[in-house]
Amino acid sequence: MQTFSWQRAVIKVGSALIAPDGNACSAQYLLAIAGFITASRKAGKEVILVSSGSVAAGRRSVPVTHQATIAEKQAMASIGQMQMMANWQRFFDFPCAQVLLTADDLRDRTRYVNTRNTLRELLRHQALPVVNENDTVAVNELKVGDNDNLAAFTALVAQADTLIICSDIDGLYSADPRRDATATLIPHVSEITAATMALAGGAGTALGTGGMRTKLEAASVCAKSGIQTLIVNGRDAATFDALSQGRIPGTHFTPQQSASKARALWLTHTIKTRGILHIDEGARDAVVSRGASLLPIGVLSVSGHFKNGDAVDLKCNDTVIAKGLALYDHYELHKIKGLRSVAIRDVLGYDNSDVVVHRDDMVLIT
Ligand SMILES: Nc1ncnc2c1ncn2[C@@H]1O[C@H](COP(=O)(O)OP(=O)(O)O)[C@@H](O)[C@H]1O
Ligand SMILES: N[C@@H](CCC(=O)OP(=O)(O)O)C(=O)O
Repeated sequence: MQTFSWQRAVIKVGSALIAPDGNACSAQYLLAIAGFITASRKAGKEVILVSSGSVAAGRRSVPVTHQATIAEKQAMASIGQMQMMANWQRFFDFPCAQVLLTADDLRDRTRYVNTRNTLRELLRHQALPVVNENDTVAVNELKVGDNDNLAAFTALVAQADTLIICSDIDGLYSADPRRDATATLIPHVSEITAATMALAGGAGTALGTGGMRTKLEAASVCAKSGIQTLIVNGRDAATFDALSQGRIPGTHFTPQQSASKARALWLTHTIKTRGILHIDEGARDAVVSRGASLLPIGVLSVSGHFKNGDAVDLKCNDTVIAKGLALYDHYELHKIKGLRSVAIRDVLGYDNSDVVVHRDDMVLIT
């Protein structure tokens, strides 16, 4: 069996595991998954859960004999989401935090940054973020549409290094094993090509949304961003014993480049800077030599008009030393420059963050 290592993972759990009888929440498969999450956190790793199952869980309370309408499904999701969250919470003695996202939260820069900050803060407070699509408000054009792709986007927003998709099947097979008895498990995929996509069939049960196709789409999004993906069988408790020991019991998709390299390339080449933070020499040394985030106290002056989440240059003595994403807009920065972080709240009335540019969102210009 192949081995792997990770530090921050998004774990996606599909409806087939949450509601295996197609109706209401069950603990049957979640116990082993929850045990793995708890053990991983104890080992100092960080976990974000993406959980499906709200529609399946709410189905009993909105009985229909016909194919459910969108409004009926939204009512099921609304009722089922509470049950799904409660179902998870009973396995943990730390708080589960509900995070409901729509496609717009990931497309819109400000909402993307806010989502990322919230996830970061939840992890910092040892909560377990439990993400689902906000089915109640998201009609088709606002939807990511399936939780495999939602999990991939969550991994990007959260800057995870690993996506683990727990399904009702051992991994990617050479064909849908429900239709082809000769199909064999593919343990490793180094590149997702059109030929790989062609192996994927639709969902295995009426509850599943995208089948293997959306799982491959998710793995492809992650691979391009330097995130490894695993597809594993969440019905088999042995899966989580193997994962705890750093072994891969299903299919492993290798990232095309390291996450930090992918992010550095994205920051360096894709994002246009909208302003400049002129910083003092102490801040420059902290950023360059100590790998620190930029604090407001090191900011001397601010130029340009930019929003929270826009890229800015960090300049010291007329030399650009780094580029990064600002956690405050230019207007806020004019007010908090030169201040200690504890004073941000007094001046602005709130604080998004103790730092002005987080280390994870910064690339040094050498
Ligand atoms: N090439 C393939 N390899 C493995 N499973 C496949 C493949 N093509 C289609 N599938 C189907 O995908 C299903 C898993 O997806 P889905 O039903 O959407 O589950 P989930 O709720 O976990 O997202 C499997 O049960 C299987 O029937
Ligand atoms: N947001 C929906 C899940 C959609 C979905 O992708 O389901 P699945 O294919 O089981 O992961 C719900 O909570 O029911």
